[in-house]
Amino acid sequence: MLKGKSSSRLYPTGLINSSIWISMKCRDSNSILKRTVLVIGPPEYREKIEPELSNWRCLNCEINQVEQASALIQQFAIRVMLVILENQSHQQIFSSLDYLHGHHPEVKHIALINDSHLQKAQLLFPRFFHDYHHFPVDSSRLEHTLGHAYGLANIAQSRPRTSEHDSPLNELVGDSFAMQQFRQKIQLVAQSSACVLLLGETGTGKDLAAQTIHKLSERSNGPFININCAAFPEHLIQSELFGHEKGSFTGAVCQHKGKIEQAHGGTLFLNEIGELPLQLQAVLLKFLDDKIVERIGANSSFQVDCRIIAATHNNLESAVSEGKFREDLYHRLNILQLESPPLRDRENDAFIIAQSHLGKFSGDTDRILCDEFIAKIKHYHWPGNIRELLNYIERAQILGTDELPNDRKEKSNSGAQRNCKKPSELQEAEIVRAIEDSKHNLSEAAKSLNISRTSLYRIIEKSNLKV
Ligand SMILES: Nc1ncnc2c1ncn2[C@@H]1O[C@H](COP(=O)(O)OP(=O)(O)OP(=O)(O)O)[C@@H](O)[C@H]1O
Repeated sequence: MLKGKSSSRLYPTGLINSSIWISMKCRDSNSILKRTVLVIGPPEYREKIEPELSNWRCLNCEINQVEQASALIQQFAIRVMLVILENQSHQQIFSSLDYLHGHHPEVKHIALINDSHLQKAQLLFPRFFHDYHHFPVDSSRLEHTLGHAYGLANIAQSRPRTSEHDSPLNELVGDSFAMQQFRQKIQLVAQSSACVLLLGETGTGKDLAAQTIHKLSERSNGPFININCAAFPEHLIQSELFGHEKGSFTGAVCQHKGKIEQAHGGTLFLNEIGELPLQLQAVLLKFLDDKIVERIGANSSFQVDCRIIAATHNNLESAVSEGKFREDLYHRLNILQLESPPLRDRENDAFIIAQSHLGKFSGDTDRILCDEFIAKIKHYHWPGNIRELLNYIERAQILGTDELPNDRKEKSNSGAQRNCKKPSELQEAEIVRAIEDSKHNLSEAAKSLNISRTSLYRIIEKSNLKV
């Protein structure tokens, strides 16, 4: 599944298969007046395409390193590129295009492919390509596409450059429609200071989304404080949130600043808000109304200015109707609501995320995702979402195995239900079995249950399990 590259390959900077760039020819003496297109690909294919580009000044070159392509783009003010996708590996194409796209976002890429490579190439389309054509090429259609792309690229070039590529939004990898919409909403929500309620299955990126909102907001220079409401026993959570004075209870050996206080001037992220005990819900509601904090055992109180983002994978409306969550608090938190989509609804995002994380885990970028591995990733249901995917990639790289957890290889709704249980729905026996299977490694057990480690600690404590 994960293959080492051949020693001659120039990843990560090598582009397509080639040696040092050797030729760059213009088609005729008037070519300088023509618009310019950069064609990249194996020589035999470039020769095929050249006659179709008679209205263009055609920079037909071989390129050894992607930086050289980048230099040509700058030197000749290239607006459009034709990329011939042949037998190159995904990893090679992906990393090269990612580089060029990152350095020259205005340039439009058009893919030329053989039908036999269509499926492979399709994975790359949404991210990198303005359009694609098949061999044999229909000249007039290609001419039309190039002209259109050129015009669009020119318009983009004339706009003031933004620092889009440094945006915190880029950490939320994925090009699916669902993900694009999610990012757009995050951008909108970040402009406001109102409470946000983040919903979504476990591992879909709620925590990451909360951090992104903070980074995009006017509070970004202030702290981002994260508290997992499921991680503390009931008697400690108030102190964690509001703080305490020295000697206010047994064990309070010194003054402690609560998370709310620590978030002054920034954002407080209340993760797993659905697990907050009822009594604390009332205290939190009061704080949301008056923004006043009183540490446990203190004689005075003070005002705190922080934005609240809460997240849960629980169905809070059901919790409200079951009397487990206060309705007034629900409405108070639910001013701006965002839902992070599950990975199975994100088209090719699993592949894109896997690809972008390949080198991160091993520190070795010398790896290639093969087609069977990609197919596995695409066909699996990912009940634990991105967390499960990242764990899988990490495990695959360390152990060299591509078995999916518990052999859950196919998309299946029943599988999703089985593995998407909320922490509160898990049976003690399931938890004990997971802990035993993981040889008492709680991180591993939490992974196999698709819950966070803190949720597992909380359950263990609540159920008084001996582990
Ligand atoms: N769009 C994304 N692109 C890349 N990595 C992501 C993306 N979304 C999430 N991740 C990564 O997936 C992992 C799980 O994400 P996160 O902890 O934000 O999920 P969550 O919804 O808050 O989970 P839980 O409900 O269990 O707390 C993290 O390592 C995070 O960095």
